Amino acid sequence: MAKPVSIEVWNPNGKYRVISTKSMPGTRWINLLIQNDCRLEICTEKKTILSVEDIIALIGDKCDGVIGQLTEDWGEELFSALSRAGGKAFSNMAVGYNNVNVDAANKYGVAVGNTPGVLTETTAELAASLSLAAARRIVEADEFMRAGLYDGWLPHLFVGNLLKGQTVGVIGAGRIGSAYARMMVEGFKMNLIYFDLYQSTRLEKFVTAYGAFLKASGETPVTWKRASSMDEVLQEADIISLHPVLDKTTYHLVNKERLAKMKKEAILINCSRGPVIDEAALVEHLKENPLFRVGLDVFEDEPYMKPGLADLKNAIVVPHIASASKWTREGMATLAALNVLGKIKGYPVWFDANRVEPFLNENAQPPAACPSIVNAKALGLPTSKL
Ligand SMILES: NC(=O)c1ccc[n+]([C@@H]2O[C@H](COP(=O)([O-])OP(=O)(O)OC[C@H]3O[C@@H](n4cnc5c(N)ncnc54)[C@H](O)[C@@H]3O)[C@@H](O)[C@H]2O)c1
Ligand SMILES: O=C(O)[C@H](O)CO
Repeated sequence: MAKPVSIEVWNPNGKYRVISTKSMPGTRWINLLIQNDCRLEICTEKKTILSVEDIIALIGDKCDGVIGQLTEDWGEELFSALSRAGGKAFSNMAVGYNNVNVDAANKYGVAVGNTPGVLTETTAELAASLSLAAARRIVEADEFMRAGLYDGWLPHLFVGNLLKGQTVGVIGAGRIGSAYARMMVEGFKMNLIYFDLYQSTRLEKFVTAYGAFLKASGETPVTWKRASSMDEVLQEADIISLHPVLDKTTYHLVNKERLAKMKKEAILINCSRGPVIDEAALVEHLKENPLFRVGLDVFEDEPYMKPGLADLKNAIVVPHIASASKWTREGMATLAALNVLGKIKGYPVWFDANRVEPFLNENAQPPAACPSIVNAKALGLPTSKL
């Protein structure tokens, strides 16, 4: 028997029982659920990562839907427990859903929601921040100041890389990768090389137009190239930022051999998922190449880092905070709650998961739809015509 898990209850007499495995930012998501006849139970357990047993205890005998987190293992056990409790809806409070076994969800007829779009710019901004911090050695310099080591300006002190005119490489030019590419091209006049399974026509058009604008202003135009292989990006780029989904094809996409193909002074940024990089190989590469730098928001065995990483001055490490702006986190909570609520209410699935703005307008009622259900097709769910 799993031990009981502590909860906070909202609207105790609500008809539908919805669980949130964590407290989430903002109050709009709570209000939307309780105004729609949900009894909301928010888990208040102190431990950060809930086990499968904890979540089974939360689900109990009757549960209509669950809002969960990327740290949880949503597989056969949880979807069967949710289904036994009468549940038909789960949403990750995240765009990435590599923690979810979608086949298992399909088997039990549970809709799986995610939160695209609302975190695109926020996440890209953190990737850009890490890029700058690594290029200009900001963390090392900050530590140096705080240690009282600064005794006057010196020509060689913390010399880094100028971004202007260099090449930024993007692996996975989807929503976030494209937003990051635009920031680096427009903000720092970098040239772009990208690799994705699909062509990013909008991104190419943007760089072409910006290049023409610069040329017309008498400045050196920026350029773009769609690489035919990932290795081409690794060989040519000065900064490489990783933004693919994590799946079987992207596990250890950056390994020992591929690290060796990169420039000795290159910068590697990862705001996608930790296992996209072979982190042990990365630690060795950083040790052997002190001018190579990384900015990491995600780690292979979160919350842990591979041995040695924390000691390296050429690594900047932050704790998976890429989507952590107030507006974005509140919006993620809203989208996750509306995915679950929409399925409970029998609403259709929104016609375009890349255009979720109408759900985020605090001054209007959200559309009667689920913003983003990743297995809508597999479950044969209807699509909104709004
Ligand atoms: N660190 C964070 O806090 C944070 C925040 C948001 C998203 N993410 C991660 O970023 C990922 C991307 O989010 P998004 O909204 O941009 O998704 P997206 O689906 O718009 O973009 C992913 C892109 O990766 C491409 N891709 C897939 N396999 C590839 C491969 N083998 N090689 C090259 N490209 C490949 C896809 O074609 C797609 O264009 C999420 O799945 C999530 O894991 C992390
Ligand atoms: O996939 C995601 O959304 C992130 O990792 C957290 O924002």
